[in-house]
Amino acid sequence: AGRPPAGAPDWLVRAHELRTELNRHNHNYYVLDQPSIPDSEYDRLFQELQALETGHPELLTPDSPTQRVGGAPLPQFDPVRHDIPMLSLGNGFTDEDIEAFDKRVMDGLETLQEVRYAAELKFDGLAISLRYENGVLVQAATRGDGATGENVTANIRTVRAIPLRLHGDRIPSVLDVRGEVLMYKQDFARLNQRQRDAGQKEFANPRNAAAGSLRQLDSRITAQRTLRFFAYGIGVLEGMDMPASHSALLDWYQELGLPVCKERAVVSGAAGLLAFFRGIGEKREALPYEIDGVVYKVDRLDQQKHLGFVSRAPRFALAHKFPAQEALTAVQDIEVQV
Ligand SMILES: CC(C)(C)c1nc(N2CCN(c3ncccn3)CC2)c2cc(C(N)=O)c(N)nc2n1
Repeated sequence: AGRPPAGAPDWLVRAHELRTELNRHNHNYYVLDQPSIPDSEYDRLFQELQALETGHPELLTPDSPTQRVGGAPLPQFDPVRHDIPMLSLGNGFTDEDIEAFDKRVMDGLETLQEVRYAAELKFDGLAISLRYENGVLVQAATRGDGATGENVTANIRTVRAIPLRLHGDRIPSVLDVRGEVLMYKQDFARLNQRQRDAGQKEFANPRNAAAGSLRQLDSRITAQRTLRFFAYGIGVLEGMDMPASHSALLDWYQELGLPVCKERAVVSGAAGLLAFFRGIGEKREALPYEIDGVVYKVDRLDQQKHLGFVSRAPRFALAHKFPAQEALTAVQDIEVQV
């Protein structure tokens, strides 16, 4: 991947080695949650690569980890049309809603057999689309109204959980990855502490903090916010066949080095959906990020196609939301103005 030709000068070889090693450490730390190097060592390698690139600007490749520090502020965000629209999701709240969803799906498929669903978390962040060409990240856009979003490529490059180049040998010519950018609860608490210390406005919740960080025109500010990403959908795919199911798609995404949440399962029928929902409900408080429910998707893609969409929302998918938590208004100890 971007390997220097035989007989290349040794600084070119060294730059490639550094890029590959730094991207691997990024992947281990931000995608696998398994740091493979002390931060001080990572910084040393990073600075060596930065020095090489400063001396040889032609070395600056789009997948270089030095591209993650953010550049000069943009005047505005350009619009990006999604070649394949980013849809919306129907909601369900009660067990009956879920049973009705399963029944509609079985009727739509004209089957008496239990349907297999891919069940996953509903992250409370913001939806984006990442375009990779020959495995290199070339563009990132927010969902916007589903048809047109904002070009946030410069900001997305600073998100260390998002690979600048895909791994492995099953890389398509064009791939649109859909997923959610979010902020972990701990990183949110640290950010608000920094905001308070700097006498700046705090964010109301991790979702607003993620959205605010991604809608920054100055990507150097975005680079200081620890944003995460989980992939959960696909738009354009060229140069390869679409995987046969949603669960196979996510397995393939993991091979490519994209972050996929491990809290997912393939379950059967309404009973399987409800069991998954209850299981996640018990884990919810302990999760490192906020979720506002789970999402069910008919797993087989041929069955998804057969079911199609109704007014932009797929018939094959449903979000099952948790009851809204009454606003936990912590009683702030009122500062006595002396
Ligand atoms: C690919 C499909 C359409 C089935 C789909 N669409 C989603 N969303 C659509 C509505 N979205 C939306 N956003 C803003 C305004 C209206 N709708 C936000 C993304 C999904 C969101 C999540 C999540 N949050 O974790 C998820 N695990 N899977 C999704 N899958």
